[in-house]
Amino acid sequence: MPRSLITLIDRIGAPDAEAMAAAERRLDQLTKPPGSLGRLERLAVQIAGITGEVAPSLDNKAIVVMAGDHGVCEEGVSAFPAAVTPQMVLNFLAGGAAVNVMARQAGAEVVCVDIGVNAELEHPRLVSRKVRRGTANLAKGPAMTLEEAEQAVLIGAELAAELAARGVRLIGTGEMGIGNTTPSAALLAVLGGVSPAEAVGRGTGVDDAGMARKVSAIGRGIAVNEPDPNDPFGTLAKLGGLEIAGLVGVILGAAAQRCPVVLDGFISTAAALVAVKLAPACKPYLIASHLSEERGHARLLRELGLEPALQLGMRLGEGTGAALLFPIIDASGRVLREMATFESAGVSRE
Ligand SMILES: Cc1cc2ncn([C@H]3O[C@H](COP(=O)(O)O)[C@@H](O)[C@H]3O)c2cc1C
Ligand SMILES: O=C(O)c1cccnc1
Repeated sequence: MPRSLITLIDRIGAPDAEAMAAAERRLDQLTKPPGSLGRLERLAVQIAGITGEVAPSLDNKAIVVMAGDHGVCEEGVSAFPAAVTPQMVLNFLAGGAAVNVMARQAGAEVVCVDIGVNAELEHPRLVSRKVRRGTANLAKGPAMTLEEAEQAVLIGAELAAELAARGVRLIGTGEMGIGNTTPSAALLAVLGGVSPAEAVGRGTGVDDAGMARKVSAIGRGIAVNEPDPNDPFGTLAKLGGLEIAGLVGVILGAAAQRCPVVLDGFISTAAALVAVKLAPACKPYLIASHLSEERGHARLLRELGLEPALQLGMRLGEGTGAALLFPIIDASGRVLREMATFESAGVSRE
């Protein structure tokens, strides 16, 4: 692993056990049967541990949408043309994509990053951090060089630090990249020890022949690249994507800033698998928003030991599931801050 990543990972601290215990004590004094707010209570305790504050208000929120293209698209692995990636970036910047709608409802900003789109894009709100114009075809050789993968991870980590520096306290992961369910499945196959046939799903809606092309591309990619499951960084470079590497950086960088990270669907969770393999210490900072319909997602979450909060039959990505969980996370903080205690409300416990 590059030295720059070791430095980054070394900055990730352990959750604050005292703040967690204080949040638990407070929850048990509130006017409700103990534990009756279920997952909300566990979220509140987790966020106390992450931030070191018993009931922080996380008003300033962002969804980071990392965008990149994929050489593996030439294998016919997506139901849509690669041209959709830059077109959707413009849609994010115009505020018209699904993630924009959900982020507006949640009071979150959408930060759109060109980390590897195969087009020249310019826009005042676009964060332009292009490492290269799309990855190479992973079925034929490494998707990226080790240097490019390192650069992409560091871009994500720096962005998380920049967001934290301007007061953002909750970060959701999002992505756009036609073809990116294939590298995500490849990462699951190698790092999760799953066969390519079990790791792939329909993505944007490929038919059975498209699924077979995904399995074949991943199989050839593993044969030609010979990724080492014990080398998550090398595997990321060989089989990943620029936006996936960028999200690995966002996750590690947010954890280093004691900022909770809300994961979206299949692609975001594949990035989380790489991040946790690189730095097990980032795991307590992760919140799984939803269970995607994409087939490998349940397997990825199980591998990470994460329980998704929502199950809405969604399979879109972009950060939509993460944005939908934001209001629920807000509710968990409000419970701690605003609910009366048995004592203050004069409600008896026995
Ligand atoms: C219009 C449109 C908007 C999207 N927003 C997210 N994705 C999602 O679909 C892509 C992954 O699926 P596959 O691997 O099958 O290409 C990614 O861009 C993902 O973010 C979209 C896909 C399309 C077509
Ligand atoms: O779960 C996801 O993130 C997903 C699933 C299908 C297509 N794009 C994204």
